[in-house]
Amino acid sequence: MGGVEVRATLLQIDVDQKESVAARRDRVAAMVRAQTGADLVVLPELWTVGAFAAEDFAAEAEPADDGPTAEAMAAAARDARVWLHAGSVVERDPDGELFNTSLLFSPEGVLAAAYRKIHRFGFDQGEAALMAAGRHIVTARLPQTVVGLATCYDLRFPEQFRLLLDAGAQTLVVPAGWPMRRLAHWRLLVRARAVESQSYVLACGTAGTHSGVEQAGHSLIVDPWGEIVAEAGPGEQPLTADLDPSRVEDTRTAFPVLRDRVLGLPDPRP
Ligand SMILES: O=C(O)CCC(=O)C(=O)O
Repeated sequence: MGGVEVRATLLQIDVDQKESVAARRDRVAAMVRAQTGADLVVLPELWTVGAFAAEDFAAEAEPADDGPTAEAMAAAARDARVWLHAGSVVERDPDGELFNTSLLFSPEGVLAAAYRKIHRFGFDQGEAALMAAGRHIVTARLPQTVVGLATCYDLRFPEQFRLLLDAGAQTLVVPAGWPMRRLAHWRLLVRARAVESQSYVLACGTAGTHSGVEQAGHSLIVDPWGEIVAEAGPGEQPLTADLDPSRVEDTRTAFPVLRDRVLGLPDPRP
C-alpha cells in the first residue's frame, strides 16, 4: 500500500546575464508563489548569479539567513505554503568567507536547514578558488520524508551520499548548474546515487547559457529503484512528480543490499 504522497516540483530556471539578479529573484519568487498544492519545491544551484559567473560571486554574495535571496524565498515559501529548497546562494559569512550554500525553508518561511557545498568545482579556479568548502553533512526531516542535501559536483563523490544515507536520508535533493557538455555524466550519476542509496533523487539544474557555459537542463526525478520518473528538456520549465515515500523502505526491504554492507573493510596492508 502506498504512503502519503509528496508532490515535488523542480523549477529549472533559465539563467541569462541579460536579466539582472534582482529581476530574476522577483521572477523566481513569483514562480514559487504559483506552486500552491506542491509539498516540496526545488530550485537549482546559484540560479541568482549563475554557477559559472565567478567574476560576479563577490558582488552578489549575501548572508545565508537574512540576505535578499533568503528573505524573498522565505516569503515565497510562506505564501505558497510549501517546503522550499531554494537552491543555493553565494553566502558571505560574518568573517567574509564565501560558501556555495543551499537553503531549505519550511511552509512557515523558517530557514530549516543550510548546507554548504563540500566539493567545490573548478580544479583550483572559479568556485574552487573563491569559495570555502563546507564541512558538514546536512539532512532535514520533512513530514513525509527525510531529505539529504548535496550540490552539483558532490554527485561525483559517492562517499558523501553514504554519509547522508547513514544520517537517515530517504530523498536526496541536488540543485545543480551542470554543463551540457557532460549531460551523459549527469544522467548516469543521478541514477547511480538513487540506485546505491535506494532513495529518491530530485536533481534540479539550470537552463540557458551564462558565462559562455551552456547548461544541461534535464532536471531529473529518479525513484529508489533508479528509474526516471520525470525528466525535463533543456529549457526553462517546471518538472512535477508525486513521490511515494513508502517506496524507499519497500525497496530497501525487498532488495536488501544495504543490509549487506561491510562496514570496516579488511585492512588491505599485508
Ligand atoms: O562535475 C561536473 O561535471 C559539473 C560540476 C559543476 O558544474 C558544479 O559543481 O558547479
